[in-house]
Amino acid sequence: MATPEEAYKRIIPLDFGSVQTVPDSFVWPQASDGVQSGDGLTIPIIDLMDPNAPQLITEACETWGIFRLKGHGIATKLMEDMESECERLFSLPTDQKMKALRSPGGRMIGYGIAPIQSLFSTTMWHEGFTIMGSAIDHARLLWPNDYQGFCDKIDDYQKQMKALAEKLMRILFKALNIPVEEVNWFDDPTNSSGCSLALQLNSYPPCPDPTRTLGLAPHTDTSIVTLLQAQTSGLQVFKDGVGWFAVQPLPDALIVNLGDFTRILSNGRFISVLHRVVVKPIQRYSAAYFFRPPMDFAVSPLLSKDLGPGQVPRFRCVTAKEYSDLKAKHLDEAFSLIEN
Ligand SMILES: C=C1C[C@]23C[C@@]1(O)CC[C@H]2[C@@]12CCC[C@@](C)(C(=O)O1)[C@H]2[C@@H]3C(=O)O
Ligand SMILES: O=C(O)CCC(=O)C(=O)O
Ligand SMILES: [Fe+2]
Repeated sequence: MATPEEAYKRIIPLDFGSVQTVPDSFVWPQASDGVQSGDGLTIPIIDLMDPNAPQLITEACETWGIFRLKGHGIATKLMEDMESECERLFSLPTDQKMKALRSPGGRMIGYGIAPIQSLFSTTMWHEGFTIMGSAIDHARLLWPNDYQGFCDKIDDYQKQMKALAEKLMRILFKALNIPVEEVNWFDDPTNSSGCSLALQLNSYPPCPDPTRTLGLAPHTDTSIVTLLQAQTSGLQVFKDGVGWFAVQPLPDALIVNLGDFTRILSNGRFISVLHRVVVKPIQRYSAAYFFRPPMDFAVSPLLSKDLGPGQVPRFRCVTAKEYSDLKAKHLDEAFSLIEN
């Protein structure tokens, strides 16, 4: 059992600027597992302005659980600003970033290692900054005299991402025969128990030996849908029968992946895609917006008015909180614990 000091140390990212080699505690033997070039296979590219977009999105959700989205309406300038803010934040000196460190045992907000790190004994080549709602409290600690610009951009970004996520959710719910009117948090998926929407800024520092370590270990997201902005490659998804498969980012496109709540709501029809991040000799940033229901929302395949002929619910009903707690303890096993 780790002492409180040891537990606390484990939430502090490595001072990556000071290392010349990959320390043993960062070595993931699976990091260099073959990545398929995928003869003829490619992650779908969908234009939201295309009249067939709902149909194409539905197919992508059934076959991949991930797609690249163009025509999403998020301004290029806002996406560029977000990349610059990531750079501004993560290039701060380590002791400055440490002022905004996530508090151990507290809410999962602020600077620190990936929350899933606690489930792995090997460390990930990653540092992150998690925002739920306003970033002001942590931004003030990072830039005491100059935090407003960061907060304004974060607010604008979250507002636009939320609107886009709601648009996508309407498409998914329609495909699943879930009446949106019955989901009373639809226009405001926050509740008194706190905000459940989250923006995660990820930094994968330049790595001296990229084949030996991983930026993020394989995981699925605890979301309905995650909207990801990344300018450079590094994200890989696992496809049954194929293996690890690289997702190439496209200029101006967002990467949309489904999370576990959509797998439950769709009774397993839509894929909650397993993904991981490999690192490079160059710096990489990404911003992931997690669209999640409020924690007291009951997630169940039975929200659908039509499961399909002969279909029975594969998962029991769970609140978003109950599932998130299971996931935080059991990661991939969480599904088997709610299977009927
Ligand atoms: C909203 C959330 C999803 C997340 C846990 C969190 O509370 C905040 C960070 C998110 C993140 C980002 C990196 C990968 C991930 C698995 C993790 O460790 O933290 C996801 C979490 C998730 O989807 O479960
Ligand atoms: O950085 C990436 O490409 C993916 C990040 C991710 O999977 C996450 O934040 O959950
Ligand atoms: Fe993820």
